Amino acid sequence: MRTAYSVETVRTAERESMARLPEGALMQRAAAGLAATCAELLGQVSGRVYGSRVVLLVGSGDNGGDALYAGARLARRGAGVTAVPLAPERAHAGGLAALRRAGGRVASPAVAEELIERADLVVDGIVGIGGEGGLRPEAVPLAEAAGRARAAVVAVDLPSGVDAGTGEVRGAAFRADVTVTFGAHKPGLLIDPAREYAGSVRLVDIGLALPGEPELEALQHADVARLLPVPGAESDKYRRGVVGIAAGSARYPGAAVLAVSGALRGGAGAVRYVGPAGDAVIARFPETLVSDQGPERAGRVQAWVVGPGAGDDAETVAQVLAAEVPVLIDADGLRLADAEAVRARTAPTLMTPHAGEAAALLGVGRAEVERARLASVRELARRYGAAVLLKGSTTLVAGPDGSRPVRVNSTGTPWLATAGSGDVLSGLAGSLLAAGLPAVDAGSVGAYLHGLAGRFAAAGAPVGAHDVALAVRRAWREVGEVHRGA
Ligand SMILES: NC(=O)C1=CN([C@@H]2O[C@H](COP(=O)(O)OP(=O)(O)OC[C@H]3O[C@@H](n4cnc5c(N)ncnc54)[C@H](O)[C@@H]3O)[C@@H](O)[C@H]2O)[C@@H](O)CC1
Ligand SMILES: Nc1ncnc2c1ncn2[C@@H]1O[C@H](COP(=O)(O)OP(=O)(O)O)[C@@H](O)[C@H]1O
Ligand SMILES: [K+]
Repeated sequence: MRTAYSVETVRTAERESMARLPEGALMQRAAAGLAATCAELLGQVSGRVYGSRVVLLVGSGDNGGDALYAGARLARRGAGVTAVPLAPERAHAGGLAALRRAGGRVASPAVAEELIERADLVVDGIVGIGGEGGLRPEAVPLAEAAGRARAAVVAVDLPSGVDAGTGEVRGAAFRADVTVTFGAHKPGLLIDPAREYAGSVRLVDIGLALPGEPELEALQHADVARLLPVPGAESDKYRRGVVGIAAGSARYPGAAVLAVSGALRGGAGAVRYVGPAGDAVIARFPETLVSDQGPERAGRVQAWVVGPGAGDDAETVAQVLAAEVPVLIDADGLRLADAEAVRARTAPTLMTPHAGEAAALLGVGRAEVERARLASVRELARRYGAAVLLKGSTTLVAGPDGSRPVRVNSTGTPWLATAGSGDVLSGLAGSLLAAGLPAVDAGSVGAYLHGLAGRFAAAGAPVGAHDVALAVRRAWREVGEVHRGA
């Protein structure tokens, strides 16, 4: 499991470590890790460390201190290192002295853009977890210059300008090729839009003992493998779980077909379809049990999926919500579901909105949800007393009370932004619910497999939702393979 901890938790752990360790030890560990990554990148950009040109952009806190000590290490290996302190009188004094002793230079911000233009490597040590608000105006041209330059950009702990705790980016921020972060991932490094600014993220272990629960957790192959429902010798189709799909309408029969296609690959022993698109479903998937009598009279299921392509069929949604089995609500179902009926449910509920649907439920604009995904998913979960999976470039899954940790999925690809791929996900996650997974696990395992399937199906070219459904089996096998090898 990959985890991310809040800034407060990291600060607490830092204080505890500092009390035990000699002064400056943590910063030296951070600087050593940072310098190692810088040296590796310089090797890629200019072939060697010796003789390369490195610019350190240095803020007035410890983030700048890390950059200065790392710069000193690079200078000792023969790099030409120039530090640009943005507020020279407040820059980390020990770090500046170390850099000078190692042969590094210090330059005025007036020449920073010129230096950046000629550099092989730019180190962004302006702000880390102490940053408040966006980048200050004087740093904005430097972020722009670094963006234009041919130099590799390494961010120290976080790209300056992004919000460490939430992933929000207000205004300009540094765009890094690599972010070297210390002690723990910060939530902003795993959530868009900030995640995109961070490039690839490397975690340097500085020996922090992190107290309490993480803010975020991201399943990895081995975690998913442990959660996948696998039939045993005594299994039959009913014991494996039956998933009911109440989806599609005369206008949108395809949503029913796609939700069923996901459900057939999610581990349930049987898929029951209820709705007006039975002919289309049967034509494509003859193994489906089809009924047009409504959810109440459809026969037993262990979980329902309701909403994809449902149009205005509020009655079907109400019948599904009254069932005492886990329910996944997606798409039109989110709009049609009565909030009181959702809150009154005793069996697990999983809601799967995209940002637009989440915004409508919260009564805010879509941009507001995309800007603040973590707060939005928690707020929805609290309001509805349901697990919520917020889809998009970063998919987040919160438990019913919105408490910690929230799951974050990073297997996806922007190629998944294609009509109907959400229907495949709802069928897949609903099938996992029917197979017995708790709502948060069903959502996060479903998103994990769906994201991987999207990557396999796309492989660098456009895909349709149907291709994604076909690739779910490959994703499942690949995840299972790692587990067997482990
Ligand atoms: N947490 C830890 O355990 C460790 C932290 N270290 C480093 O220390 C950093 C935190 O250091 P600090 O607490 O000194 O804080 P920072 O260095 O992140 O930032 C604080 C300084 O930046 C200024 N500032 C705040 N917002 C700004 C903005 N928007 N634009 C420009 N300047 C701004 C403040 O006036 C203050 O001087 C971490 O990010 C990490 O790089 C490491 O040295 C190793 C250990
Ligand atoms: N930029 C993106 N990067 C990664 N995944 C994305 C991106 N945009 C959308 N997705 C994923 O694609 C799927 C789209 O679902 P949804 O918006 O419900 O589409 P539809 O309603 O057409 O089925 C979701 O799983 C979502 O997480
Ligand atoms: K930084």
